[in-house]
Amino acid sequence: MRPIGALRRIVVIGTGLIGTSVALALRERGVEVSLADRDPASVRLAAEIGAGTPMRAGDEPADVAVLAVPPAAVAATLLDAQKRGLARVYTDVASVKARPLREAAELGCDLTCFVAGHPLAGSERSGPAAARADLFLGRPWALCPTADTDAGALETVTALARECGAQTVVVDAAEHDQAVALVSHAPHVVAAAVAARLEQAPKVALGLAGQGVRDVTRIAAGDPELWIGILGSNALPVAEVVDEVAADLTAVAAALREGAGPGVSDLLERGGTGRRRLPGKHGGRPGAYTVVSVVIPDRPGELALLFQAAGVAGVNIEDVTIEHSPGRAVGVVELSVDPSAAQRLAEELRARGWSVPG
Ligand SMILES: NC(=O)C1=CN([C@@H]2O[C@H](COP(=O)(O)OP(=O)(O)OC[C@H]3O[C@@H](n4cnc5c(N)ncnc54)[C@H](O)[C@@H]3O)[C@@H](O)[C@H]2O)C=CC1
Ligand SMILES: O=C(O)C(=O)Cc1ccc(O)cc1
Repeated sequence: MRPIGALRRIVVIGTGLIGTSVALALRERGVEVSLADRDPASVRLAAEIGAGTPMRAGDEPADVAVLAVPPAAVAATLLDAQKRGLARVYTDVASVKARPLREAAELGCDLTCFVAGHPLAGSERSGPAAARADLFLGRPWALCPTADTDAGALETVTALARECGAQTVVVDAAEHDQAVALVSHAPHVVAAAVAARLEQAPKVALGLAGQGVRDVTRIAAGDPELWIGILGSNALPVAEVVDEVAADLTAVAAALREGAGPGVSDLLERGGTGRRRLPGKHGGRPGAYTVVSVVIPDRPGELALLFQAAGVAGVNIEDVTIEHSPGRAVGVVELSVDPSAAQRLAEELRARGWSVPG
C-alpha cells in the first residue's frame, strides 16, 4: 500500500476522551476530522469544542479511521467501518491489544490495513469534555503490527501518532499486554483497593488526607465500566501482577506485627528502586528536575502570576503539583525545573513577594 505523505482527513469513531483528544490534536495540525459515535450528544459536543464535523454518509474514504471505543467494541467497529469503506487505513487506541486483534481475525476483518495502537496517555475522566489537544505530547504510543500488517499502513499510523506529538514504540501485542498489566492495569486495581479503604473511613481520617493518598488513588476515579472492560480483556497478565502485589502486602503485614524490621525496609527499598527506574518526562532521565516550592494564597489569578514570573525569569516549568492545606487559605505549589534554573526562579519569586522556603 502507498504510504501517504501527509494526513488530509481522518475519521474518529468514538468521540470520548481519547477520540476527541486525537481529533483536537490533528485539527491543530490542519487535518480535516470527521466524527462518529453511537451517542449523538457526544459527537455534537466534540464538534462544538472544535474537534471536527459529524461524519456524513457518502464521504470519500478518509486516510485513517481511528477507532476510539472500549476494547470489547474494537473488532465489531472495525468490521463495520471496513464494510462501509470509511478509510484506507484503520487503527485503534484500546488499552489491550491481543484480544481485540484475535477477535478481529475471527470476524474476518482485513488486518493488512489495520495497525493496533495504544497511546499511553489519558486521565481518570471520560467523554469529550475532558479531551485535550496536548494529551499525547511526549507520551509513548504503542503500535502492534502483525505479520499481516502492510508496511505502508504502519507508516501512516506512525505519522498520525507523531502528528499528535507522541513517540511511537513498536511492540508485539502479547508483550504489550504483559507490559501494561504491570505499569497501568494492576496499578489501577491497587489504586482502587487503597481507595476502597476510604469508603467507610471516619470523617477525621478524611480531614487528615494529604497529597499522598490523592496521588495513590487518583486513577481509581476512572469510569468503572471502561475499566471492567480493560481488566476483563487482559485478565491473566493483570491477575499475575496483582498476586505479586498481594504477596508483598501479606509479607509486610506479617513483618509489621513483628515490630517492622527487615521485612518492611526491604519492601520500601525495593519500592524506591522501582520508582527511580521510571523514565522522566519525554522518556528522559528520571528525577532530573529540581523542585522549587512556593507558598501561595488561595485566591483567583495567583497561579497565573506565578507562571508569568517564571516566564519573566526565562525558566521553563517542566511539571507542577499543588498541595492544598485543608481549612487554610494557602496552598503550596511545587514547580519542577531544570536544576540550573532553580536558584534564578527562587530569587525572582522572592523578589516578587512570594515565600519560597529553602
Ligand atoms: N481513559 C484513558 O485514559 C485511556 C483510554 N484508552 C482507551 O481508549 C478507548 C476509549 O476510552 P475513553 O476515550 O477513555 O472512553 P470514553 O468513555 O471517554 O469514550 C468512549 C466513547 O466510545 C463510544 N462508544 C462505545 N462503544 C461504541 C461503539 N460500539 N461504536 C461507537 N462508539 C462507541 C462511547 O459512546 C464513548 O463516547 C478505550 O479502548 C480505552 O481502553 C487509551 C488510553 C488512555
Ligand atoms: O490517568 C492516567 O495517568 C493514566 O495513566 C491513564 C491511562 C488509562 C488507560 C490507558 O490505557 C492509558 C493511560
